[in-house]
Amino acid sequence: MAKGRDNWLLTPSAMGEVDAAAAASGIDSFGLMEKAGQAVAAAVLRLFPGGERFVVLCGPGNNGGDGYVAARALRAAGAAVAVFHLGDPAKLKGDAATARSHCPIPGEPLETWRPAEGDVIVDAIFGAGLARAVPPVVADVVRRVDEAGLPVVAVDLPSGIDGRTGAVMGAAFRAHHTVTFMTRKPGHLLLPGRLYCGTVETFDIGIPFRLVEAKDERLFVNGPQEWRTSMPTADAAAHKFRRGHLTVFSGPATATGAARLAAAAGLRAGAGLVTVVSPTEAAAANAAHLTAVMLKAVDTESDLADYLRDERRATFVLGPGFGVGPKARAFVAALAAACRHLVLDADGISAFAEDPKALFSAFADGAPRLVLTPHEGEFARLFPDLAADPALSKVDRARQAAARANAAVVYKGADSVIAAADGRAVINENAPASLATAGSGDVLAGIIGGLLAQGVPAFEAAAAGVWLHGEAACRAGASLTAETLINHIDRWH
Ligand SMILES: NC(=O)C1=CN([C@@H]2O[C@H](COP(=O)(O)OP(=O)(O)OC[C@H]3O[C@@H](n4cnc5c(N)ncnc54)[C@H](O)[C@@H]3O)[C@@H](O)[C@H]2O)[C@@H](O)CC1
Ligand SMILES: Nc1ncnc2c1ncn2[C@@H]1O[C@H](COP(=O)(O)OP(=O)(O)O)[C@@H](O)[C@H]1O
Ligand SMILES: [K+]
Repeated sequence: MAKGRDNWLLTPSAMGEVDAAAAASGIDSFGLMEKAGQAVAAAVLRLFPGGERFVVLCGPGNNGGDGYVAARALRAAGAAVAVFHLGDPAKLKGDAATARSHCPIPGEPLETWRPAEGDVIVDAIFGAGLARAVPPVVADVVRRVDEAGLPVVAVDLPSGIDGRTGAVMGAAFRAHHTVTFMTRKPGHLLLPGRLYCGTVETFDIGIPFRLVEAKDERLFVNGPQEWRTSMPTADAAAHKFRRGHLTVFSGPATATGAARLAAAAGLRAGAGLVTVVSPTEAAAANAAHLTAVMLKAVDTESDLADYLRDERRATFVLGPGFGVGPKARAFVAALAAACRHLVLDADGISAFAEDPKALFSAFADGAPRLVLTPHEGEFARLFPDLAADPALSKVDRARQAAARANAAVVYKGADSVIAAADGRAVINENAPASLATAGSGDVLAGIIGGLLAQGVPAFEAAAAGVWLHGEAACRAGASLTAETLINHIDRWH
């Protein structure tokens, strides 16, 4: 993967190891804390120049240390500053103890803080080291800050947000702005954490980036740098057959629209030819609405076997509107046996709820040819144990699912995670909430199918598809429907 900095993600424990490696390499760790705290103070002054009192809440670890540095810097800038601490500050150790000793403002116990109009809260209670639910005194302060509607600037993470999973540990501040250091953490992007961070600023405190790169967790923010080199290149002489053939299975006569949405999206995404394969009884309904997309009647497994004789028909989407039942399972088995590439979505996923292993074993061999696109409910049908394990983050779940299925998994939502069978993963952040509309998932399945048809490998097609889907939604505007979304899909080149 290309190594940009804005797209880099590290879990809090990996970031802790980077901090330790920086110190071990001779870098002055208090100097890093000084830069972190100064960056927080600068952000606070920039965002709240008219703040009447800056209330710095300091915790028992290095996050609190950053808070003491910020409090000193804010005082030095002439602002009114108050410090409140969790626990006994005399027990602070290391850099945090040094930071407190340099801070000219005597702190008071956290439980004594009362909101005052004009307060701006600097939350330096817990960051990367949050290990369990916040204590009741912190939950109480969170509630009072919420009730008073006071603005919060969070240091590294809003206290209470787990930086690995994005989970709320008991209670968490709802920050207006978060200043984090070196890289973002998964909890800044995963829900619900993302909703608690406000705007996120990533400040370089001067740890050499090679130390960050040495901790490569194969987790990035989704963007072109992760898949650009795998995408089709512009080729004016491209013949339509060289741009690949995508086939989308239609459901019965009462459920044909979803397949047409996917087919139209696959064409926009660049597939050279797209065919909707339809039961005979639904062919008239499909024919009435298709022009550039071709139509073919396929009813039985034997019809499908005939259809598969043409090796150029290499890529398929099955699921949107298809119906849950033995036909879905039999068709998927036939596609797997014929070594085809498949995006399995919606009903195609649900059809395997009783026997997910049958799906996984059908695609177990070779380079991944399967892309699964479950939303939360569908994910739980195929991977009930992963969905139920509270220790797993959405990234962990998607990764383990991808390995189990030998597939690229798009675990959908506002924080879609795309994972590869080999452990790579990206978290998507460009999708607007307007995508929560009927049929947008069908469009996504079609885009991914269109990319697979052009020879893009499963993980890259899945990640690029999710990103192109998000970009199209941004262009389509707030009142998008699945139909208008399709018209805003841009081919990659
Ligand atoms: N070189 C470094 O190590 C740097 C670290 N930085 C800061 O250091 C932070 C990480 O520091 P720490 O590892 O000390 O972690 P934190 O300061 O986030 O918290 C750790 C402390 O909180 C306690 N704790 C955790 N969960 C608790 C809970 N639910 N209830 C009560 N106590 C709880 C722990 O026992 C520990 O004492 C980062 O978030 C960042 O703000 C920055 O100063 C930049 C440089
Ligand atoms: N609030 C949201 N913000 C951003 N993207 C969203 C949101 N809700 C849903 N999406 C995206 O919209 C698509 C919806 O797909 P899906 O749940 O299968 O719906 P449908 O079956 O109606 O097409 C997915 O790509 C999902 O990631
Ligand atoms: K914090």
